[in-house]
Amino acid sequence: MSGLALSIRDLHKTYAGAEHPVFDGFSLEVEAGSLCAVMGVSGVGKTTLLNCIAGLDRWEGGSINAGGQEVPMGRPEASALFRRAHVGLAFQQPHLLPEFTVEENLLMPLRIAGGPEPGGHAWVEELLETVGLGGLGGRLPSTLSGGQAARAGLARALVRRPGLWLLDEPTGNLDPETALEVFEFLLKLHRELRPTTLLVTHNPALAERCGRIVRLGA
Ligand SMILES: Nc1ncnc2c1ncn2[C@@H]1O[C@H](COP(=O)(O)OP(=O)(O)OP(=O)(O)O)[C@@H](O)[C@H]1O
Repeated sequence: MSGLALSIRDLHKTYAGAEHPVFDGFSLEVEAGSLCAVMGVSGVGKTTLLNCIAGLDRWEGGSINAGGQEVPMGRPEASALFRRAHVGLAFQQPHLLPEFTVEENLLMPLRIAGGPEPGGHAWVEELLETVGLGGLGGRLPSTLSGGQAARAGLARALVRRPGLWLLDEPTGNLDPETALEVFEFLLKLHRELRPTTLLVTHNPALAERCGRIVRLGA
């Protein structure tokens, strides 16, 4: 896997019925394979930015380009294909499927894409080892701690080796000690796989340890 360079040019985005735009000519260049913290006060547009990059939301003007490809906008099928090929998403809640084991949860994106590739099981095992969940693949999500579930969610977002890793406060609902522990695994995954990463966080200490901090609304 190699990270995709990200180029956002002159982005304009206003939600229907809103008085003010969320983005009014926002531009950002992100180097391939880098790790950027995205910070800013509540409501400034951090989640909206990730949603636009992932092709999950629409915008009125400007362009978003990942690895030389325009992110499709307003075309659900093209957006879904783009996400499947290039994007790994993780959120504050890991949203693991409760009736499937941890290993099955990680295999799911491969299955959706047409069945585990040769070596898929070994790759999932390797990812689980990387995030400190070696040997726990057979467990159900309900038996994991919050930190373990967060780590599984991060690993699942990388199982298809995406070039973009978009993380929306993945440690946001954890106590500070567990958040730090999960963040260390996040750094390890990033070091090993180098996806271009945007990490939304309200935690300045974690942000300082990223290669770069992008401050929205500043
Ligand atoms: N679907 C929507 N429809 C209308 N307005 C929206 C929608 N989603 C977000 N907004 C508004 O757009 C602005 C940006 O929201 P966004 O969720 O991107 O902010 P954020 O920086 O991620 O906030 P937080 O730190 O609280 O998660 C806010 O004013 C929000 O109320």
